[in-house]
Amino acid sequence: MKIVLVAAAALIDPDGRVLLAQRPEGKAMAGLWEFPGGKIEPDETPEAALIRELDEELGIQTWNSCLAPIGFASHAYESFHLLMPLFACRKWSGIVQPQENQQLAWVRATDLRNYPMPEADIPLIPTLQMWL
Ligand SMILES: Nc1nc2c([nH]c(=O)n2[C@@H]2O[C@H](COP(=O)(O)OP(=O)(O)OP(=O)(O)O)[C@@H](O)[C@H]2O)c(=O)[nH]1
Repeated sequence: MKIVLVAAAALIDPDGRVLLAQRPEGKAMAGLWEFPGGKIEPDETPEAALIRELDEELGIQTWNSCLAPIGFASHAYESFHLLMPLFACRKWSGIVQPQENQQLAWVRATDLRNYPMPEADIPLIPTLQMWL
């Protein structure tokens, strides 16, 4: 089974809310809410991939020192196996704005279950709730 490496961020604001992004129509798992991030290119570290994706998707800049690993997803989808480290990030520069027309939501720990997420993400929720 092909292993796909994806780096994801739990951006946490001063009120303890986490940013979720809705997958757009036309993509696999459209409509589900996920952590911003994306595939790690062969020549990238997970942190570098995430810093690049956060700039591309949200228009913000952050740094290695602001990314704290809090857990990972290891999940068998039908056509690939996802391995996804999740980093908490509380410090960035710029203002979060969707760069790809995606819907964004700042979500409180207690409201997370109201946002349907990809299967791989479900086991990460209790870990994340401890960080919020
Ligand atoms: N960014 C992100 N991806 C996730 C999460 N959970 C999860 O299963 N994934 C899966 O990990 C992969 C992320 O890759 P991606 O965002 O770069 O790719 P994509 O599906 O948008 O397609 P692309 O190949 O057109 O870039 C997708 O298969 C996505 O469904 C999550 O919380 N955040």
